[in-house]
Amino acid sequence: MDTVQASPTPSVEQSSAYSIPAEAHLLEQVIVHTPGSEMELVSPANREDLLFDDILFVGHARQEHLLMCSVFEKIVGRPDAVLQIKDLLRETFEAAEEARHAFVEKLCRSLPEQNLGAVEDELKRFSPEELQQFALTGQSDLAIQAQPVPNLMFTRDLAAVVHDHIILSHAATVARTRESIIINVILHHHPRFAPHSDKVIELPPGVTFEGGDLLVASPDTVLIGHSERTSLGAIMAIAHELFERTSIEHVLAVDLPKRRATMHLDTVFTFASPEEVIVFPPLLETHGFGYAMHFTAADETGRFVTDMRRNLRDVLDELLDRDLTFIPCGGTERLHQEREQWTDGANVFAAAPGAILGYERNSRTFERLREHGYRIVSAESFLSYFESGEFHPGREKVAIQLGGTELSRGRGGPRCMTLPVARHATPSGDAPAGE
Ligand SMILES: NC(=O)NCCC[C@H](N)C(=O)O
Repeated sequence: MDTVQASPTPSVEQSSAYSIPAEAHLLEQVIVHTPGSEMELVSPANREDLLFDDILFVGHARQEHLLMCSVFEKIVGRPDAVLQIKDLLRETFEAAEEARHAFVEKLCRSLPEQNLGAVEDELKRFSPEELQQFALTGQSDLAIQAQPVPNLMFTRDLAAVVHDHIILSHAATVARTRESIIINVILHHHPRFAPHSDKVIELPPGVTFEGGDLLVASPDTVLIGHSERTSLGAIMAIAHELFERTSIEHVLAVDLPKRRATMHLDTVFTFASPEEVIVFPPLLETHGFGYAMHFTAADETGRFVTDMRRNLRDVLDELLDRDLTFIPCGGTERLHQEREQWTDGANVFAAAPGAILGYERNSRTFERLREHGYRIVSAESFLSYFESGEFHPGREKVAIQLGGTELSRGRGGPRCMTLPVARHATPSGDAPAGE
């Protein structure tokens, strides 16, 4: 660890709450949710409806999550690097009655079958704390209860930031619908985000989109998984908005098998640095798995042209101004690729170029990272090494292993558990890690 070099000070001035010019740049601020009482409500009877394959030991899951947050704080090195969504929600509800009413109204309208409209007036009279608790757990003193939102820990899926805009999710499942409402009211009413509500992109009714499907490959190109969770209609609506409002010129819709194991694009493809992708190999190798539909803006009238591409690797080669190195999740054998993809080996989170976190259990993926020049270190030893000093993300690549034995049972990895709202672009002239 003694050869880690200092990185230059970020050069990008921020005028908005949001700023993601591309994946894997230096993290500045991230929204997370450390699992709490809502997770205690997952039971053998409701777990499938709640999209859980198992029941988590919540105390351990919390410790694992808090350890992950400490690593982010160390890497970013500023006190407000990690924002807990639970706190943002309470502050939103405290800020104005209007925010509480907006939340309750959206809730009653979006899930009419749950009959919450019957207690709408009572919900509107809840204190900020009571409403926050109800939002997370579905519990209160009222006669009607709702389901908890244990998937809130996968904050990635709630929205996606592209440059200075943020696209709100439209959850594909009832289990996650309330999460979309939670992020919606935070972005429109929290004092930190409300001044930037003109940067919020809301999708038309009827389409579905979850943030884990969107990756910003470069300042002019985004990839969006056409997955179990994100519809083609949503991708077209996003392309339309991004072409109109940002410098994005290319949207690649990546076709994924519509099944749980590949529920979002980031379950099979994540950037470890701007030049390195951890990939589940069938996405690149298997005909019919991972073809891409390329959308480009055609004219001022909001139309675009589409081009069907059979091979994702080729189209990325054409569109990106850099060569990508693909690091196989699980190594070379298909059996281990599948085992480690199942436990989110391809779902790493890059807190800085070449400073990544993944679950320790995906040992063959880490072995590959070591071969690509990464120093492998546990989260605990990373923190103890830098206990009294600053970590300077720089030219040395580090892959941090998070125990994650409980967290991984929720079927999401470190990228799924993070919603970065701001990153710094690497200053020009400075070669990013990985070169
Ligand atoms: N981006 C992601 O892949 N998120 C993981 C979400 C896991 C959650 N249990 C779900 O099924 O939605």
